[in-house]
Amino acid sequence: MNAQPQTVTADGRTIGDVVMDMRNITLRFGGVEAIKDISFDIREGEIRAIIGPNGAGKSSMLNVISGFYVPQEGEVWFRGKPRPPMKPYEVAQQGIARTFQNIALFEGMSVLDNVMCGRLGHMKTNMLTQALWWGKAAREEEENREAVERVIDFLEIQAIRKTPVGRLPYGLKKRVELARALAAEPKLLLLDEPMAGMNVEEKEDMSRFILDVNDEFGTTIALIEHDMGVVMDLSDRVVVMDYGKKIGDGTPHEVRNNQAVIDAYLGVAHD
Ligand SMILES: Nc1ncnc2c1ncn2[C@@H]1O[C@H](COP(=O)(O)OP(=O)(O)OP(=O)(O)O)[C@@H](O)[C@H]1O
Repeated sequence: MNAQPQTVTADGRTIGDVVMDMRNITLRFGGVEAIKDISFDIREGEIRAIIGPNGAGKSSMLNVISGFYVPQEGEVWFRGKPRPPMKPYEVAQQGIARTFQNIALFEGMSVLDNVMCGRLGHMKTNMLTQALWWGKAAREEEENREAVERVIDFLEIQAIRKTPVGRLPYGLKKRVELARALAAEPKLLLLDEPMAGMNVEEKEDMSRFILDVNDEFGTTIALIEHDMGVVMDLSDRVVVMDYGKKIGDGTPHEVRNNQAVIDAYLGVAHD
């Protein structure tokens, strides 16, 4: 692993070693180069944002981080080793969970059952072992229930635990999706536009929950977001993308004062 000195942030949080190292990543869809030779890292315990205007390549980058897309060039290093292409269940086994830009929940199922789905990767017993070792299966069931209840309490969604997700307003659906991802007890949590479509109050709630998750569980968080203002308050470090290129990388203060970033957001013409 790339040993780095631990950093203590202004608010007393500790940022550790590099967990994920994106090295010269290029991703193409046919003739479209969605990501052009981008390198950056994500460190243990930090909140790392990827921002940029429409079509900048943020979702593509999140999909490379999650292992869903394999880049044509470059390497993804995870915990000190180059990471080979993986199946979705292998991604989950590595402690990576994510939410989606367009909420991906089972609308007809209750909040509780949706959150329980986040535990699937932790369920080891099958019907045969349940029949043979009933005690083990019961213990596992209890552990899963406890983990789910912890998350439901933490995200303050007790009152809607039996409500079918389809009946919930948008902001709460986003919170349930976060709950399902957290139920997996991830080490690295990927959030795809967690505030998209939210009103100011919902955005404030979501920001608080993201900070609390990071604080309480030490979860490393990488998120992508359109809204520059929101992420500046949340993040330790920010990568800025525009037209598939990295145009900025640093603390919110550094990024905010970066001329290339200011130009991209103001829509200044490119050479
Ligand atoms: N599956 C795909 N097939 C072809 N082109 C794609 C695909 N996904 C993304 N692209 C293209 O890659 C570029 C980057 O898209 P991407 O969705 O990663 O950007 P983004 O920054 O997440 O945009 P937005 O903020 O609008 O969601 C765009 O030109 C887009 O049209």
